[in-house]
Amino acid sequence: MAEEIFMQRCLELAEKGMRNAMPNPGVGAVLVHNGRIIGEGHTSPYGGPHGEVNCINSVRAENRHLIPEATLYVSLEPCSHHGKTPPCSDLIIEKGIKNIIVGTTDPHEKVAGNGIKKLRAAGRHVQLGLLEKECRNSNRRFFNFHEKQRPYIVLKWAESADGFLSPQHKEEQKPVWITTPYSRQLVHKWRSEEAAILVGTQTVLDDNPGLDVRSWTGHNPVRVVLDRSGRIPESYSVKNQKNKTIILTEQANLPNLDNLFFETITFDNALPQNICSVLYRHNLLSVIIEGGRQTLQTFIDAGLWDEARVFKGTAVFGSGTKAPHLTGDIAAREKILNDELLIIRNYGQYNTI
Ligand SMILES: NC(=O)C1=CN([C@@H]2O[C@H](COP(=O)(O)OP(=O)(O)OC[C@H]3O[C@@H](n4cnc5c(N)ncnc54)[C@H](OP(=O)(O)O)[C@@H]3O)[C@@H](O)[C@H]2O)C=CC1
Ligand SMILES: Nc1c(N[C@@H]2O[C@H](COP(=O)(O)O)[C@@H](O)[C@H]2O)[nH]c(=O)[nH]c1=O
Ligand SMILES: [Zn+2]
Repeated sequence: MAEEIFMQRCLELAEKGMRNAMPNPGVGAVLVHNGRIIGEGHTSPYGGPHGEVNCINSVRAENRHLIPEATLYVSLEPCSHHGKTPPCSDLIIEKGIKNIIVGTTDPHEKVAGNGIKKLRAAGRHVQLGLLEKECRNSNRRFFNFHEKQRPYIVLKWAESADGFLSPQHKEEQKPVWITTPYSRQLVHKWRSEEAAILVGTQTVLDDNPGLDVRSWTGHNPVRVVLDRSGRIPESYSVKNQKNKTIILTEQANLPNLDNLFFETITFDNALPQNICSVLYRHNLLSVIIEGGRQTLQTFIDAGLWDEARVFKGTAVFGSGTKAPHLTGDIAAREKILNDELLIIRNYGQYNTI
């Protein structure tokens, strides 16, 4: 169906702007006149113009007179409020666009249907809900954040063929790699797509991880590290201040540094919920949790996760730190060289990943 193809194009465009737009949603828009796309755009990096504005501005001079007769397709409801930029619904009205096809409503409390109301009140025809599931899935981090008041949670680990995260004895203070460099590069791409990355104390002490994006180009996520009683020495990479880092601790009144922040939380009661509250307060839309077992299992047991990405390698350890125990629907399974990658989902409402 032609309409769906145009909304599909909006979703492709949305994807291009998604990560830089955070904590805003990534939105794609196309203007279609007589079956021909005359303009398209996606959300600019945070604080910049929204997808609809970029779409309208992209129309060539010789086509501008066609704008009022064109149909605007947009993956998320046009905004109705003054944020960092003026309301997109006002611009759509001002440009005389009569037909607007919207993928899904915006869950943000300041919009939540008001953009559509405003357009309809100005006499514009608004069709709502084209490829709705796909549009919600495209902005699943944003929807999750506003509907559940917590970040979207991706669990990730690599386990040996016999189900261990790491062997009993390690020679060096760095990870024992289970996966191939190709899988590890994919992990760096994943890191670049999320707002935050979290690991437990023992992982920091055993591996001294960088938790940054090195084998891919893109944003470094905010590092979030558990350190209940201050066991992590100053010399460790997570404290090097190269990237913004939040240390979650039970110690009180630790002074923040330029790029190193301390948040005091309770560990004994509702730890994963307490972690989510801090991430929510810091406006972090999503987090990838990369281990270790205890930390991952804590989130799994609380049911606080949205998808899991599990690599199975060919190494055999015999003993060591066991991989977490998780059950869920396997949404996808693929081979990356000799590694097997399983994607497991904990939700039904967002359609395909
Ligand atoms: N293959 C892979 O993908 C990965 C492998 N690893 C490996 O896993 C090993 C570490 O795993 P693991 O030992 O499970 O450690 P974690 O990294 O999960 O850290 C555990 C520590 O974090 C704090 N913590 C975590 N969860 C809780 C909780 N629910 N309540 C209270 N405190 C909590 C505690 O710190 P405290 O004791 O200070 O209170 C606890 O000792 C390492 O050897 C590492 O190499 C790690 C990540 C990924
Ligand atoms: N061993 C293992 C992983 N280990 C994870 O990667 C972290 C190291 O991050 P960095 O220092 O930034 O490279 C480490 O602490 C642990 O969380 N990951 C994988 O994809 N495959 C693997 O085989
Ligand atoms: Zn807008």
